[in-house]
Amino acid sequence: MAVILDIRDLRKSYSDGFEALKGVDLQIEQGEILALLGPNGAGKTTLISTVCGITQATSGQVSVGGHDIVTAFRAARAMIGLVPQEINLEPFEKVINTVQFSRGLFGKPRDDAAIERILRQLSLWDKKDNQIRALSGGMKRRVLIAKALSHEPRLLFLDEPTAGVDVELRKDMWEIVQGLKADGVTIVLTTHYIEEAEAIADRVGVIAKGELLLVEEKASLMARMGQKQLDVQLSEPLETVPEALSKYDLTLCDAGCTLTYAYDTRAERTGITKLLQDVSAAGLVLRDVVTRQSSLEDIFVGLVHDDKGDTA
Ligand SMILES: Nc1ncnc2c1ncn2[C@@H]1O[C@H](COP(=O)(O)OP(=O)(O)OP(=O)(O)O)[C@@H](O)[C@H]1O
Repeated sequence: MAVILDIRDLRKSYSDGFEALKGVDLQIEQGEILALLGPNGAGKTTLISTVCGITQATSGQVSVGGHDIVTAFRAARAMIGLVPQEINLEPFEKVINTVQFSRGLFGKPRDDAAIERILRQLSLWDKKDNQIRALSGGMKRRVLIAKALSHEPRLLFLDEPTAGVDVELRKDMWEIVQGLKADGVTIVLTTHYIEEAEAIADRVGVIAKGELLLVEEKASLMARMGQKQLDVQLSEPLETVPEALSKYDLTLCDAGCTLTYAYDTRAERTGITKLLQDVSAAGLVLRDVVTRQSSLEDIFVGLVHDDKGDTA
């Protein structure tokens, strides 16, 4: 697959000296959906704004479809659609005019068939003559997407497309994104919602404090999510893991009162039964046994937390 977005050592310092991007490298292949996760202020919007030419990079290279975003700005920008976080529509304008106008901004000739196709794809065709102010919040978000698609870009950025929207609308949005992917559009979306990344992304990137901490296939992250943890809570605290249990990868925590055991839920044998038998045979008395599923959220929180620890 061809790389559609190539970001090399991208750095951005704002005029007050704040370093919002600290050398980001990222390659995105045509037709994939990448979800960029990160806490507030991580640099997600700065990254998107820089690629879209709204913000100027301090250093580094970015190309879109082989076009450098500085030396071939027009060609690069024409390939990009941007759905911003904020709803910034003209309330008295009709839906169809809003979308047609956006296409014109990119110097593309009028194409009624293309606009109709986009509006139909977003279930906006029967609302085409409505004024924006008469639309629901969900419909307004669809208009933002229609605007971003009006010049038929190949790479679409969605900056927190479902922030503050209800569950039903979020699911609609996910379907729209999948439909766009089926049409061959490459999608980068930023989100705070980990379940959103789980639901629709092919790859997941985690950004914190201007650094891309991880970019990984969702499937392999899911494999990590297969980890479960068994906490064996003991009646009496231990100082060390007993020799008889040394063959298990156990960690003693909670001031010696809990033995934790990580296992793969999809493995044929989890080893739990044997472990509990051996715990009992070692003369340990159980107070309780608790299992916990590690999730993408745990991975995310762990990564972001580690990062804070490193830089504090
Ligand atoms: N114009 C600016 N001048 C100075 N600092 C800025 C400017 N714009 C953004 N920042 C800072 O850069 C950092 C990254 O901001 P950015 O908006 O890219 O984060 P984000 O990951 O999109 O956050 P959120 O999830 O809250 O939207 C933040 O600390 C922010 O305060």
